[in-house]
Amino acid sequence: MAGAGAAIPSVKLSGCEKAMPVMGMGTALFPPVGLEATKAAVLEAIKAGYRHFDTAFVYGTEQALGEAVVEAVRLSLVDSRDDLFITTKLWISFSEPSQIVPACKMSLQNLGLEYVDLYLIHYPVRLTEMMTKIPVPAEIVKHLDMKGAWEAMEECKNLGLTKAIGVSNFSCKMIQQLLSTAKILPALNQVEMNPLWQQKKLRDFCMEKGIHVTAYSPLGANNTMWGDNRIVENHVIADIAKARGKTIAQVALRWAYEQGVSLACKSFNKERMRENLQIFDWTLSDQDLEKISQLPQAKGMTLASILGPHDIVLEIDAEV
Ligand SMILES: NC(=O)C1=CN([C@@H]2O[C@H](COP(=O)(O)OP(=O)(O)OC[C@H]3O[C@@H](n4cnc5c(N)ncnc54)[C@H](OP(=O)(O)O)[C@@H]3O)[C@@H](O)[C@H]2O)C=CC1
Ligand SMILES: O=C[C@H](O)[C@@H](O)[C@@H](O)[C@H](O)C(=O)O
Repeated sequence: MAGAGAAIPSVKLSGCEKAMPVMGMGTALFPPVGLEATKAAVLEAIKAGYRHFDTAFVYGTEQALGEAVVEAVRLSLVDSRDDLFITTKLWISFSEPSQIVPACKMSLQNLGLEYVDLYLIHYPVRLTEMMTKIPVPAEIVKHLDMKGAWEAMEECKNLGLTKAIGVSNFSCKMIQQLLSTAKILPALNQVEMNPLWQQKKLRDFCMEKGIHVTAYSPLGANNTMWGDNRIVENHVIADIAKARGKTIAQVALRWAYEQGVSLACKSFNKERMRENLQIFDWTLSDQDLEKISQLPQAKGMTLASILGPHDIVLEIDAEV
């Protein structure tokens, strides 16, 4: 018997047969909570109805996610691995073109899977070495060879290592550059997006090109090392939530969903992961949307906060 999944809508991505559930469970957390706790959280999420999981080589959660998938099949929470949509990402220390197919295979090995549903270039930048400390030395930060990197991503898809390929943290200009040589259209661009960083320009651009957008940190990465509590303590969103009988998180997530994007939202808490799925059977009013559209905008996460304020990094951060 397959698990009783909540009614989560799905979206069709360019070049991808399997539909992607619009709500994905994120698995980025620092400090890490360990293999067993991550596995338990993923299993709990599957029980709650999540069928889309977002990981990355750099998160260190690929193995736990893969083991949870095996366990979910064993427990008949899902019929097979094919019932799940799994995304992972190419880390920037492996983004030199010749490293990309091996990096994808390494992620598959970590996951214990034959294929992922979606493989993303994590950031539009390259490091010549592994990242052993934050910030990294300036001399290891290089521009991404966009043409070569995308050809290698296309090779990952052609080899059947991934069903679809896409990008993350790409600006309009970077996508334009990628499209000038791409044979396969990126299925999506995963970017920071929430009521305080709405990404209107990028969303319009991607939509025009047929590239789906996934919103990461839709709650502003509340209570993480890379985010803050600006969303969960926002008075405008709190007032809307109160009037609607919803939580602040639900209003923020519903807002993103109503903009036509999918979401990667992380909660390893049993109640909150369920709360975050209760956003599909009600709507925000035009007045709510108008109030949210007026909120002051500020990007939460910068690449400089991870890699350091190097020229190439600041150039990337300045683009939207
Ligand atoms: N491509 C990229 O560069 C990036 C991708 N991502 C992906 O997106 C996912 C989500 O983004 P993330 O940055 O984690 O941030 P989110 O905006 O999803 O916030 C996660 C934080 O909010 C808390 N939280 C979750 N639900 C609620 C709720 N209902 N009320 C109050 N607090 C809540 C979580 O804690 P708790 O677990 O205790 O509930 C956690 O601390 C990541 O896990 C990752 O998979 C994220 C950043 C960058
Ligand atoms: O060390 C770097 C960090 O892992 C960072 O790049 C990611 O965790 C990022 O916030 C994400 O969630 O995708």
